[in-house]
Amino acid sequence: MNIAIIGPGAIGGTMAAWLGQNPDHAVTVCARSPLDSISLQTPDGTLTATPTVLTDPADAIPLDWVLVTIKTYDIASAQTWLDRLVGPQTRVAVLQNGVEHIQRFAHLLPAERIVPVVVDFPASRLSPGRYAQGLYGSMAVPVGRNGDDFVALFAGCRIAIASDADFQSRAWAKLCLNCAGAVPTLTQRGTGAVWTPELEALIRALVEECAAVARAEGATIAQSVIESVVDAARNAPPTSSNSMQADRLAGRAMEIEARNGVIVRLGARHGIATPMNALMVTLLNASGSPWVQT
Ligand SMILES: NC(=O)C1=CN([C@@H]2O[C@H](COP(=O)(O)OP(=O)(O)OC[C@H]3O[C@@H](n4cnc5c(N)ncnc54)[C@H](OP(=O)(O)O)[C@@H]3O)[C@@H](O)[C@H]2O)C=CC1
Ligand SMILES: CC(C)(CO)C(=O)C(=O)O
Repeated sequence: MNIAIIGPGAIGGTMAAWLGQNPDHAVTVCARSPLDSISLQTPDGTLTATPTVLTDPADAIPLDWVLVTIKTYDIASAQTWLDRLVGPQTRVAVLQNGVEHIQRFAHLLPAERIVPVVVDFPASRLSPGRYAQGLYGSMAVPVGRNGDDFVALFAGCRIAIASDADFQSRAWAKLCLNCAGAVPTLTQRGTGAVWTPELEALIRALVEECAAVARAEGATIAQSVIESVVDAARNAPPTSSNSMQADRLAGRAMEIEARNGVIVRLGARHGIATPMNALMVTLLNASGSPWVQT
């Protein structure tokens, strides 16, 4: 398969490393800056890969698959890549957080070619081309031909990649985790060492608001999902991080709308109050780079 990855960040680099292990794949990384090679620290050792690297969309041609691994606030800048990479047969997998993978790209591509992907493992970019994947974790796609074909790309990969018959619930369950990530993004430290009943109440309220909106949207969220997010926050070590925390630390834009704003927006549509997520949106917008509100 000919596969392009737009965005060689934490997730894009991780994907390039894993897909690069399959000699049947030709992997192209679409980047803003040149890269020599890819090196990924996994829980069991280091993977290396030498994909083709393009920095000019004019050099791209239509391929079988495009994996979009840019942040949600950068989607507009990916259009020039998509214009060149997407032909009549191309499928576009969106590896992003949130619950609006298809809606975000619907103005650029036919919906039936967009494959939403829930990514459930922590990864970080150590330096350009150098990445670390903390856990093998999992990825989920909707059932159907697109999902099956996406799963097949990763034959032999240690990440548990599978289609999920209730993808909507899977994506909302992930958002339950991500909405709570607003707290360490603001405090810039893992919550475990500073755990208090008040902090637990705040994190629980964020997740319960998300779960209520999820259920109104038609997703199934068990109480155990809420408890596992609260438990993870209670036990989070001081050095734990998340991708929005990394953005704030680096002075980049943040996925505020995709991770907390969406809960407020969809909650309003259902008449569900979401004051804690609204508070996070306000504080994150006030704390981040002043030129971006995403
Ligand atoms: N990191 C994680 O552990 C997880 C992240 N996610 C989600 O995955 C998505 C990606 O996150 P993550 O990998 O952490 O993000 P990163 O910020 O690490 O990487 C984003 C990459 O996109 C590149 N980029 C942006 N615009 C363009 C463009 N127009 N052309 C080419 N490259 C571009 C950036 O370029 P440059 O190098 O120039 O900055 C950067 O390399 C997000 O939605 C995130 O929420 C989901 C699960 C876990
Ligand atoms: C690491 C993980 C899985 C949970 O916070 C994540 O989704 C992120 O960092 O964006």
